Amino acid sequence: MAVFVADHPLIKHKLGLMRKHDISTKNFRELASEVARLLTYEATKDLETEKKTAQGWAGPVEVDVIKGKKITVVPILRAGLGMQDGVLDLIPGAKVSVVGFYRNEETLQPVEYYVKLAKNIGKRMALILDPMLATGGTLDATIRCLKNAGCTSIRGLFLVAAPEGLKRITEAHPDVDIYVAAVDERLNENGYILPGLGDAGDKIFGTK
Ligand SMILES: O=P(O)(O)OC[C@H]1O[C@H](OP(=O)(O)OP(=O)(O)O)[C@H](O)[C@@H]1O
Ligand SMILES: O=c1cc[nH]c(=O)[nH]1
Ligand SMILES: [Mg+2]
Repeated sequence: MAVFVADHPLIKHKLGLMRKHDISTKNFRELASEVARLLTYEATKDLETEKKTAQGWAGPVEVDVIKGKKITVVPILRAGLGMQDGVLDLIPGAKVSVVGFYRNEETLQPVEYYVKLAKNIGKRMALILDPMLATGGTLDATIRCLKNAGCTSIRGLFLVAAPEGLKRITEAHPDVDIYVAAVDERLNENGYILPGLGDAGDKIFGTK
């Protein structure tokens, strides 16, 4: 498994803005989408291309087209929806597979409440979207759900990860690649990432 930690100044700057305690819902939502767009650029850098001939304005011209597996984005409800628009800006033809989990506040275990996957998901590369990778329980459950459906090519895009969650996923799913804007210090006693962003779902949806 490869863990890619973004080093781009735009990503760092935008994530810094997201950490401010008094950020508005509007700004948080916009920045989540912008950082997701930039992470998508990084996460698709190694996609294979092939040469095709197109009819250009001055006759036949050789062009590059993306080859290989088609993509499905997999936003984890709710907070992952805040990254979806940014990703689809760059991959507008991607199918969307929705996976719904919430984390039980006492046990921190993920509870599944909705799954609707793209047709032929086994033939697609899955790009999981979630702003937060904390204990890794939600991501582990999502990866298992995708693998059970036949998916063999899985990548995940996150805004902030905790070292604890990254370790868990690295060990359980060495075949999954992770792209993250920042790896923070640790989890607190309630399973929140420090310094982190707070509750990303509440900030994107304005529910607190
Ligand atoms: O790594 P974990 O410890 O499993 O925690 C991470 C999960 O917690 C948050 O979702 P939450 O349960 O708050 O649901 P929400 O998106 O509806 O707010 C977050 O968006 C992740 O899905
Ligand atoms: O820090 C955290 C951990 C889980 N979910 C969040 O939204 N934030
Ligand atoms: Mg939440």
